[in-house]
Amino acid sequence: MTTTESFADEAAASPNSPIVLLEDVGKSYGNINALRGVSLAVRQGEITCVLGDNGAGKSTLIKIIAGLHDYTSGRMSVNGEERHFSSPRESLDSGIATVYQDLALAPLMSVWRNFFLGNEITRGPFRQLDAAKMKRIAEEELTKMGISIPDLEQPVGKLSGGQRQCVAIARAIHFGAKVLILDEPTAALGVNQSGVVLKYIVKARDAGIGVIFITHNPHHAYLVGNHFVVLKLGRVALDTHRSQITLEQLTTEMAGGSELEALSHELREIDPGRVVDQPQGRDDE
Ligand SMILES: Nc1ncnc2c1ncn2[C@@H]1O[C@H](COP(=O)(O)OP(=O)(O)OP(=O)(O)O)[C@@H](O)[C@H]1O
Repeated sequence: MTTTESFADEAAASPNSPIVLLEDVGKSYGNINALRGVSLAVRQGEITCVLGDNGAGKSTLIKIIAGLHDYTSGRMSVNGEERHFSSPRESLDSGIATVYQDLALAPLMSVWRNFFLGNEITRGPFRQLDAAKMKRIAEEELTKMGISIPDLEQPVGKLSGGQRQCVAIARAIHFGAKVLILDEPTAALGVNQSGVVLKYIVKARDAGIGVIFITHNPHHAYLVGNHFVVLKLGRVALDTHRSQITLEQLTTEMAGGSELEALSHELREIDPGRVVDQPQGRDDE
């Protein structure tokens, strides 16, 4: 993709037109260019995985879409309309929900209270909390997603990290998210819990949501993703669909790809006796 026009034309030509479209977006913090010329199309019913190493610009990208930062060049549109969000509320009101790794849940409050945090149901002229209704709806919604939490009265802080992510995903779906941004949802989890969260990411996709899955982990991305975007030093290094890439290629791309090869070559020149592509731990034998 070379020009903004061709990216937008191609995005619009697809039968499933993008709900969020970034064209040639840049973001600078003073003289640091955190993002340069980033184009990205997020479609409903697809999982778009954004991968990249530390400092690649992933957080900056989600902060722009989530309304925490404005971009400094290019164009972002939501449902075809150009947008510059000035607050997270504006992003949310446009149907974009963001679930951060350090979830904005109140750990001492019950699961059902957290489910409705900021969207409480009230009744009567004095707007009393309708606890029974909220509990019932929270239970129904979690069950619909296949999330089993036996006691919704327990503090959310007592749930496992995976369960907390799932509650946050179910909450976003219930409150009508059309786009769900997940910021490294599996980064702090073990294999089993990651599997549970990945399953709900697929359920969100199957509910018609456009999911943006931010991750360092190409294995997690490949298990669920339809579309892969790799950021490197603030630029898009790769933008491809699942049918066009294998897990091995994605892993190599994430591991540094050509940079690793160049490094391996340099190391050979410094230390010709060392076979750098031997498995670790074998070279001292
Ligand atoms: N508020 C800020 N002020 C100045 N520079 C920033 C700011 N936020 C990010 N940066 C810089 O922008 C670049 C991209 O950072 P960003 O946090 O978006 O990357 P990332 O891919 O999310 O990395 P990580 O996985 O480590 O969070 C980095 O060079 C970072 O130092």
